[in-house]
Amino acid sequence: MQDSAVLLDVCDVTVRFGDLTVLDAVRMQVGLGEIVGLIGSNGSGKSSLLNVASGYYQPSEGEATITGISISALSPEGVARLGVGRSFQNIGSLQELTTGEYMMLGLETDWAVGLAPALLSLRSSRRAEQAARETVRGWAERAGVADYLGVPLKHCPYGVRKIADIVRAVIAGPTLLLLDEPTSGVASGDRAMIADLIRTLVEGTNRSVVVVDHDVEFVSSLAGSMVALAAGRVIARGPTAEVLADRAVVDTFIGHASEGLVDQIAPGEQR
Ligand SMILES: Nc1ncnc2c1ncn2[C@@H]1O[C@H](COP(=O)(O)OP(=O)(O)OP(=O)(O)O)[C@@H](O)[C@H]1O
Repeated sequence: MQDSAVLLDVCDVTVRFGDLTVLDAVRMQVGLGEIVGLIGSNGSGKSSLLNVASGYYQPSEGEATITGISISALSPEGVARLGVGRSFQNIGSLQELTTGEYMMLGLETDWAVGLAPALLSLRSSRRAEQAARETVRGWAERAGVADYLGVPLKHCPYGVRKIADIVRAVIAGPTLLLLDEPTSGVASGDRAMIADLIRTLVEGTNRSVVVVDHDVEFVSSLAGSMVALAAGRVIARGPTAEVLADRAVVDTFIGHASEGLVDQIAPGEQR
């Protein structure tokens, strides 16, 4: 990959917590307009790598850059200002917001910098709020959650909260979107819709996505290339079909039962 085409460059990043090495000299590159899948078994370091890429974890060694700018010393807010968006496993007190209000945060460019001010500023302009509501309704209808727009997230099914968070992240239009297990807790019938939302962000743009998920078939349907982690180390990287066929990947976590997966799923295939 030409350097000019690299959006995220994780270069020999090691992360340690005390005696525990959670990432060990990890390299990963994400190109402009690329969807990269990050796969690995439980505890292999996937979320930690996303945390490095979004400024939540500082490398103990090595460096991560976005468009050549080092993010190693930046706060999560500083990394967000570079156009990096992410999904959240736990949205904490924001569950008080309705699904519609939460999705609207995605339209506030500085939302990650200050959530409460973001919401207040949205509310301060009725016309802007009306336009935002219409935009959000369109996305909610498309994502099948329009019935929940006025319902506080804390009263919504888990799958609806997850979809709301993905929509919020996608409509923010980040340059790089980091998605941590977007399908966990989501009905299997909604997975193709989530894949479509993610493709919408990328298609025809230079935007990029890193997607972590235990559903390897889901990741394969989206990602042109993959990185596989085991115990904090990269055990395979490259085009999706090659990684899925990699002996170490199959042996480590896909399992022999899935060896035919590569034949069944073409990378980037619509499901
Ligand atoms: N802040 C932290 N402090 C201490 N240990 C941590 C921290 N963050 C992650 N770890 C440890 O790092 C290892 C990798 O965790 P991580 O969540 O990155 O794995 P994962 O591949 O995302 O796992 P899963 O698929 O179960 O979500 C685990 O042993 C975890 O306990």
